[in-house]
This record gives sequence, C-alpha cells and structure tokens, in this order.
Amino acid sequence: MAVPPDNDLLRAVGLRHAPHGFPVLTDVTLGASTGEILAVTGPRAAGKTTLLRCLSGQLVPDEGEVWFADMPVHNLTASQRERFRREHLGWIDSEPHLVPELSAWENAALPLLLRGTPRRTAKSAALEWLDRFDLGALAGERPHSLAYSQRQQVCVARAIAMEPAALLADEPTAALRGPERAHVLRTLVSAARSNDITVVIAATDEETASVADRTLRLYDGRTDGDGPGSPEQEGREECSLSV
Ligand SMILES: Nc1ncnc2c1ncn2[C@@H]1O[C@H](COP(=O)(O)OP(=O)(O)OP(=O)(O)O)[C@@H](O)[C@H]1O
Repeated sequence: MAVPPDNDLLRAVGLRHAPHGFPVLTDVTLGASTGEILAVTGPRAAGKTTLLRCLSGQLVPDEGEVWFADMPVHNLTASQRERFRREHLGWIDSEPHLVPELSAWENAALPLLLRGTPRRTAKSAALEWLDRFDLGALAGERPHSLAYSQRQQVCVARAIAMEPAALLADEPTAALRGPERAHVLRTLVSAARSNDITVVIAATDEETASVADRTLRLYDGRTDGDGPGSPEQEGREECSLSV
C-alpha cells in the first residue's frame, strides 16, 4: 500500500464517491503539509463539502485513500475515525452551530471537555482564544445574545482551542458580509499560522482563496487544472516537496 510523502500531514489519493450512482468526487488527489493553508474552491455543488467530509473521516469514499501523517484514515473503523477527529481535527461549518444552553466559553471548551481535559484547563484555553478574538467580555453570554458573526468567531475559537493538527473549514465566511467576513477570515488564518495548523478551507469566493498558500479548484467533482504548469502545481512546488 502506498505511504504518503512525509511532508504531507493530510493527503487524499484518487478519491471517488458516487452516492446512489451520482458521481460527486471523481479521482481527486490532494496533499497539505504541516502549517499549510490550502483553499479548495469551486462553484456550488462542485463537491467541496463531500471532499472535506472524506478528509475528516466523516465519510468513507467509495474508492481512494485518506492519510493523516502515516495513519490510513480510510482503513479505520467508525469509532477509530471518531477518535481521530476528536484528537486531531478542528471543523468549522458555514453556519455557527453552537449549543444554545451553553455560554460562549463553554461552547469553545466543548471539544476539550469531550476529550477529557480538566474543566479548569479547558476553560482557560477557551477564554484565551475568545480574548484573542475580542470576545472575552462576552465569554459568559449564551449564543442567542451574540451577533451572528460573533457566534461564528466562537466556532473558530472552539476549533482552535482544542489545538488541532489540522482544521477543515467548510465555507466558514459564506454567511457573513463585508468587514465581518474579512475579520473572521483574518482571525482564522492568523490563529492557524501562529499555531502551525494545517488548514483546508472550502470556498466559492476569491477573497478566501487569496489568503491561502495554494488553491485547488474543483469542478463537477474533479480537480480542475492541477496538471503540470498550472498555478496550483507551481504553488505546490513552492510549498511542499511532494508530487
Ligand atoms: N449523499 C448524497 N446523495 C446524492 N447526492 C449527493 C450526496 N452528497 C452530495 N450530493 C450531491 O453532490 C453534489 C456536490 O455536493 P457538495 O455539497 O459536496 O458540493 P459543494 O461544492 O460543497 O456545494 P455547496 O457549496 O453547494 O455546498 C451536489 O449536487 C449534491 O447534491
């Protein structure tokens, strides 16, 4: 069985997925090295969400391999994949899904608490990130009293506070506009860079792609223009030694 190049933290090889015979992903291959920010762009229904779900082990593709360092995610059992996500992966959705009964800091601490981190340590990590996102004063508030963009910031804090090795973000700013969109994107990217977190971020907009180290374009479930000489491939050569 192929083993991924050791400079790729996250790698997918030859992914194919066709639920009910409908081809959603067709032979998709990608890699992202430690600390790299990779944008996966494409129009609606290009297969971006499905790709991120395969990378996170939420979905097992019909064919192909997903590697996290030297761990073959595609061969793990459902409970092993769940543990893999809990220990190593942060996830940000396009909408701020928070537990309404919990405060902002409790929401941000939740992945750590689920992992068994002592409450005091989890609280301090959550508060630190909420502070960095200028939400420290609102840490005790429930989601309903926060603005929409503040709720999405709490989701970013939640994904970062657990110190993931990799972070998957599915159109994290899609529901935001103007300065709020730029602010959330900026905090996400600077937090990832300061912590050397590998990020795969799905997006339909150029603004998001512009903050990434490299862009992979998907169209109808296929990578578009990632052959030799393409901008993606050139970026790849600058960022990583793998082919
Ligand atoms: N389980 C499934 N069964 C049937 N079709 C599916 C399934 N999952 C995804 N699809 C279809 O595959 C296509 C790609 O979906 P996906 O959500 O991955 O794309 P996307 O690029 O994230 O699009 P969007 O930005 O609209 O969410 C869509 O047409 C979707 O309806």
